[in-house]
Amino acid sequence: MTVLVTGGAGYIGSHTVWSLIEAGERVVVLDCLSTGFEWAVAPEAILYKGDIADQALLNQIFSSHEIDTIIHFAGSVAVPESVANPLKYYENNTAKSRALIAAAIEARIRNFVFSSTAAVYGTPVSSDPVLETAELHPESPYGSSKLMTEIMLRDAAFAHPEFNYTALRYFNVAGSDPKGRVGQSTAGATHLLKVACETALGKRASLSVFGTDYPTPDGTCVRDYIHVSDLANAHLKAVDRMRQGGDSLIANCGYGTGYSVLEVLDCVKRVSGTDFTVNLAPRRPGDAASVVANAQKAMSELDWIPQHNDLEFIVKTALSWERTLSV
Ligand SMILES: O=c1ccn([C@@H]2O[C@H](COP(=O)(O)OP(=O)(O)O[C@H]3O[C@H](CO)[C@H](O)[C@H](O)[C@H]3O)[C@@H](O)[C@H]2O)c(=O)[nH]1
Repeated sequence: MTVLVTGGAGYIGSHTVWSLIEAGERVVVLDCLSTGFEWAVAPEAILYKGDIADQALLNQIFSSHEIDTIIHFAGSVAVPESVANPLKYYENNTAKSRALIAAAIEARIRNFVFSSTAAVYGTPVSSDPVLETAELHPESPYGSSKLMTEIMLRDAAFAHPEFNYTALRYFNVAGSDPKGRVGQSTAGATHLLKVACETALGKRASLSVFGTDYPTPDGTCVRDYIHVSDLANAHLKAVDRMRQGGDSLIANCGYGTGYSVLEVLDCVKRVSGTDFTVNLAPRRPGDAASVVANAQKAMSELDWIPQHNDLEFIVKTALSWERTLSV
């Protein structure tokens, strides 16, 4: 059996491909390389360059390989960009996912793992860790485009009982492969940990903290940072579970531990041994005060045991990858 990984040349996808290969899986990657990198794909995987909605290409892949599972990462991921260009997100994350799901069902592929996001919750009603049963109020086209795909998967799995899906709702993914093979490489990233590592290494002059008046212990936003290798492993667990007959599932992927922006910056300064300039800035539109996962379901249903629930380790791996990048 072979796993098809869409977006397998991207940040989380490339880590997952390496994990699948290490677990002895046969892997085919489909990636248009618009934001991913060919070098990031493990050499043991077979790479098809192309679009996830290209029916002829999908038919070629399905007839050339015995695909039983699709892990679907391909999509657009920047929240501010989704606000400026929503139709790009509904095209890349919703319409193209619909085409891929339809092709998978047509080809009788049974297992589908979908890359969803904590952005489907919007601002949680309390600062308690968020359960999967919480109300869904995405506050950006990015979150809405992912939620619409979750809904399509739910309805398609109901209509086609032989088709199962697992939607993993990622919290704040960070860090890089501890073996140094891949990491977060996209230029112009806006995510806190990547920006902080770039600043610590002198690639940026300073960093802004967006908002210091939130109702949190130090006034800055609290997030649940999860190491990308643990997240990759959750996908392998989801594949195992579905192959053993597990039914459709939606699960949060985080550690249930929140860190404020200032705590993250302190950690980056300590680990890097630099004291970079931090500007206190107004709030960034759309940021919730606190978003932390209740990930009990992933642990119990997927038998997922995180290995790197340690902010310092996340920062160390992110910094060591950042040092390998020229810009
Ligand atoms: O230069 C920066 C960058 C970020 N932040 C702050 O750091 C926190 C984390 O911001 P990120 O941009 O790193 O991440 P988000 O929490 O906004 O978003 C992440 O989590 C979301 C779900 O909550 C989605 O999954 C989304 O794709 C993912 O990027 C926020 O309070 C943000 O305001 C700063 O203060 N300065």
